[in-house]
Amino acid sequence: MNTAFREKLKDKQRIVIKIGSSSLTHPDTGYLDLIKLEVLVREISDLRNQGKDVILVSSGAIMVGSKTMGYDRKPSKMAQKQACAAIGQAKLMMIYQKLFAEYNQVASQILMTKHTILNNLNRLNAKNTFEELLRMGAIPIVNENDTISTYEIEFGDNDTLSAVVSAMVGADLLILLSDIDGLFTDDPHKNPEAKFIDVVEELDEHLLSMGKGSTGSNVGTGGMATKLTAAEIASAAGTDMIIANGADFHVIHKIMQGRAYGTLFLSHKKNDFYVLDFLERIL
Ligand SMILES: Nc1ncnc2c1ncn2[C@@H]1O[C@H](COP(=O)(O)OP(=O)(O)O)[C@@H](O)[C@H]1O
Ligand SMILES: N[C@@H](CCC(=O)OP(=O)(O)O)C(=O)O
Repeated sequence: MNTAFREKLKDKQRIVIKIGSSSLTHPDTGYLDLIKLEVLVREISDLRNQGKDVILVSSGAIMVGSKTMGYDRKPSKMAQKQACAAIGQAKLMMIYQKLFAEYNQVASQILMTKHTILNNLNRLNAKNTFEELLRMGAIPIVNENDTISTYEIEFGDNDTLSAVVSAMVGADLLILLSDIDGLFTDDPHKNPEAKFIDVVEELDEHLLSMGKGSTGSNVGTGGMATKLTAAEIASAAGTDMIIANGADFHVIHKIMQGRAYGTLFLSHKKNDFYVLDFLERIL
């Protein structure tokens, strides 16, 4: 293991943290895990207290709304999903506002669609809003605007969205917290021989193919494929990325201390035109 790469994580100043639905809810019931949420909010508040900028990309709107309305799982019909997202997003934000207020932090909400990125004026407005919120010391909490997102304008997964946000705000670190320790040579749930990968110095075709076709768990959306797309975007934008296990959110300060948690993807910054062109091709 190369400890020098990890040491550099201590100096990261602008951090985007993405939490999947599976990391926010109890696996057996699907209801919110409030004790975990408290730890998440404490960890982020402590990063703020260290003077770092933090943006949280939180999934969970559809899951929380579905449970609120008594569904066992996420509904499959678009209108039902969107209605559940409307209910769940408001509920999620209410809980985040309450928990962050306990640590004297201000939580704010930004909901995005593909248009936010692909339309020049929308992109500029969103970037200015992020910058102003961070300057004010608020914590932007981001999700896809699921209630209005139709197929043409939806990201569909928050892994890609979190990388897009990282590129937009010039984050120097993106942390994706998932239901797995990081990237393996194959899906460990299907292949017990799969080996854990500590650091990815270069994203090559072989690596990108490792997560291809992966669609994630019942609760999650994207699987490893969307996390590798996120790694491509983040790398080009100059954002190092970590995929780590969100089973225990204390992992956040352990990562920031440079300890060996998760898979670290090192960035190779390209110019802004390259990033925008890449996004236009994949979004
Ligand atoms: N090469 C791989 N390495 C690690 N996990 C993989 C790989 N390929 C597929 N997966 C699957 O991706 C899942 C994580 O994605 P997902 O269910 O979308 O989680 P989340 O909701 O936390 O983002 C893992 O539980 C694992 O089964
Ligand atoms: N925007 C959706 C989540 C989409 C998503 O990427 O979910 P996940 O795979 O759990 O991170 C929601 O809030 O329910």
